[in-house]
Amino acid sequence: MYELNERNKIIVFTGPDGSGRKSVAEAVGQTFGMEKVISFVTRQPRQGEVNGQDYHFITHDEYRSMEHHGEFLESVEIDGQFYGIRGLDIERKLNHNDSIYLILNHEGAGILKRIYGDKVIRIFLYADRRTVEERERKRGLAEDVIAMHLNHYDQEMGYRSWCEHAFENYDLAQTTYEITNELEAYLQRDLVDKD
Ligand SMILES: Nc1nc2c(ncn2[C@@H]2O[C@H](COP(=O)(O)OP(=O)(O)O)[C@@H](O)[C@H]2O)c(=O)[nH]1
Ligand SMILES: Nc1ncnc2c1ncn2[C@@H]1O[C@H](COP(=O)(O)OP(=O)(O)O)[C@@H](O)[C@H]1O
Repeated sequence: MYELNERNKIIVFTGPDGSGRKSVAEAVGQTFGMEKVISFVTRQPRQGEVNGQDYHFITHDEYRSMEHHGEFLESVEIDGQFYGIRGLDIERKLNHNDSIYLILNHEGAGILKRIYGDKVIRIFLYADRRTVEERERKRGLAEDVIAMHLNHYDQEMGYRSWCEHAFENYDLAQTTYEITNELEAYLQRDLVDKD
């Protein structure tokens, strides 16, 4: 397995769907110049999702073949679809960057923590059930997808106490600011506060 150097950090954004992980992760990632590790997935792209940006969208056969060749560092099944992170992607990205980020459910976050220990910082984002439901509806997600996400809500919320840091996300700018401050202590980029 790839040996991480002392500056390498893996930031994992986790929490219930609709809590704002992607929005916050993108903003924080941009601030620190961190690269995202993109998952492979067998589900169909949703409207607006871009292959290679949101996910690597692949068929079940392609997924099985990658799995057979041992390419996945972690692989989970969620509601009949497969999601996985390719080990080589983590290695390559950490070769070029001190830190990387991922957006994972609680299983993925736990697996990475077990593999990489102190190098992994889990940022848990949350909002109440009604708020995430409203956000997902506003985002235009299909009702069956929203229902599946809400089915996972309690289990994902139960992961909060395992995470290094937790943030309630109601005001996106405020949440992003707080997380940036928290991560600055780990990443030490000497960011200048312009406000
Ligand atoms: N463990 C794991 N979880 C993932 C991976 N990629 C995405 N996820 C999470 O799995 C869930 C997938 O649900 P999905 O309906 O596709 O949500 P979305 O992609 O976040 O809109 C989300 O909570 C994702 O953040 C992965 O490679 N591994
Ligand atoms: N603090 C917030 N206030 C209002 N809407 C938000 C907030 N954070 C995220 N959103 C919106 O909620 C939806 C879900 O956010 P997203 O970042 O995709 O969440 P996740 O990745 O956790 O599923 C998106 O439409 C996003 O623009």
